[in-house]
Amino acid sequence: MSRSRKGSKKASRKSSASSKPSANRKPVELDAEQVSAAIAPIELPTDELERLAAAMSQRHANVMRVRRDRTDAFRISRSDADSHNQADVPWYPLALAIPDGFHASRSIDFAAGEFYLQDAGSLLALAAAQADTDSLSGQLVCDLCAAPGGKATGLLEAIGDDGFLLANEPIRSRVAPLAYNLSRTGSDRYAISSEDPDALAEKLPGVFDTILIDAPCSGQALLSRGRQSKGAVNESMVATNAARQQRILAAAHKLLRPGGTIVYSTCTFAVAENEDQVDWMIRELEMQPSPVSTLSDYQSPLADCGYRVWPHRDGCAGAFAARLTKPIAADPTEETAEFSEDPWLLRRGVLRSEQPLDSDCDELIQSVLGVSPSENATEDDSGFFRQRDWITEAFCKGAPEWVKQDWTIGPEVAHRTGQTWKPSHACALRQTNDPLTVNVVRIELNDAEAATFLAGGTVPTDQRGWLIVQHQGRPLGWAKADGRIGKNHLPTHARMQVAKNAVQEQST
Ligand SMILES: C[S@@+](CC[C@H](N)C(=O)[O-])C[C@H]1O[C@@H](n2cnc3c(N)ncnc32)[C@H](O)[C@@H]1O
Repeated sequence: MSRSRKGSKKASRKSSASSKPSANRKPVELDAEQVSAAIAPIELPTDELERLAAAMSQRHANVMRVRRDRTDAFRISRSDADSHNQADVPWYPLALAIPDGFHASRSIDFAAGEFYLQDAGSLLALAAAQADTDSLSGQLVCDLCAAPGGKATGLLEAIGDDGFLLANEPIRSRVAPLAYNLSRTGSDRYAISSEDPDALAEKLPGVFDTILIDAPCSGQALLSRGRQSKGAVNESMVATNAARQQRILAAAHKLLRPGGTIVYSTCTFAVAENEDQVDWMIRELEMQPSPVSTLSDYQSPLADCGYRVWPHRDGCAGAFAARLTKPIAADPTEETAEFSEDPWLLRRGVLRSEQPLDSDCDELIQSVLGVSPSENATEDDSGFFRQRDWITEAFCKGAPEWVKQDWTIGPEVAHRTGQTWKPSHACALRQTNDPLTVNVVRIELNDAEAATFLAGGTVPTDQRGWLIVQHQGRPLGWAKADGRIGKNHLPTHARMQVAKNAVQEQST
């Protein structure tokens, strides 16, 4: 990576193209009185209320949450992480402000999944989950309200090579972007579900070590992006959301193992949706506050284990996050799914199919990936392929037994268009040492060739068949080659016009 980190100014002072409001979404403005009512009973001096009102209608620049295995390339060091105050996003040191002039969202780095672009406020929840440390490594984690994956992708990176993530999103139409974003991490240690939290809690009681509930809320922090109307501060809107949040929290409590951790977050300012929910969990669910020492600067005035970042103080849209644990001595008769106690098989190796795959799909997987999905499973093989009508998934070895149930969705490995099976984009993006794709032929592109490929163009190659196209060793997608050129198989949603400055930055 040639680009260096430029100083350590706060995110709020940086400018970038992604900070521009979209043409058709105007920020919604509130006056100080309306803001005061929205945050009551938290009281702020009048001049601060005015600054808050002004900052709430101002769009803040996104930041880059850099993929954990790429922090070296972006020159983020552990010492940055240890000295929070020096970091661009002090509550989440593994994030960087977008350097001036760098068109982050239209760079090859972005296409290669090097970073996720998000509001710095949304990193408060990841900070409360300690996703910037090794605390989640090896854990079984659930993101209960996961789409589009801004936090699920951070959790997936934080669980490492021996944890597992269930990313749940009840709204079906939001599952595809979630799946795409998860695949961009290169990890295969996840499954997706699309369940109402109550229904999920019936299926997996007492299973998870950590659960993130980034709850649907009145979204007052989204006013600055024009993604909410003034109705976001109506009492009835807040009350409706608070009631829904309690239902979700009760389900999360059932899903959590004794001793496990709940991280609750919203992007709203209303106390009824934030600190009051923390009180309710302590009172009604007997949860215990679990303060996060690195977040003490952001302590809520109303909850010991609750934290707030504010638009006028912290240069972001604003957010709330809290961390609580479920006591180990909870009701001993409480139901716990029996498979939660199974030892995990955490080995990696060749995957096998439990049921024979469609013969064309089987052939594709054998010829492109060089593995034989339909051979009999051996004792050591816990990872497996599964075929649905149109897609074949490949779950990682060591995935919990319950991923085999039909309500889960696994990392996609191949899909059918008409009668023809093709390798899936998600499969190309797997880490280059992933046993599933380690045998695939790869071709390396220079900056200009990569930009052409990302825009949907062909690639020069004397190879034949399915190839993974790479830039600086990072997979970008599939091409199918005939010995002269490789035809582009990037899905439409993964195509982009690389900005000129982003290419030039790479080559300097
Ligand atoms: C604030 S967004 C989550 C954003 C996501 N965590 C991220 O960082 O990208 C809340 C999500 O909850 C989902 N949702 C809506 N109703 C829900 C419910 N009853 N239970 C769980 N999730 C729900 C929404 O569809 C939405 O995707």
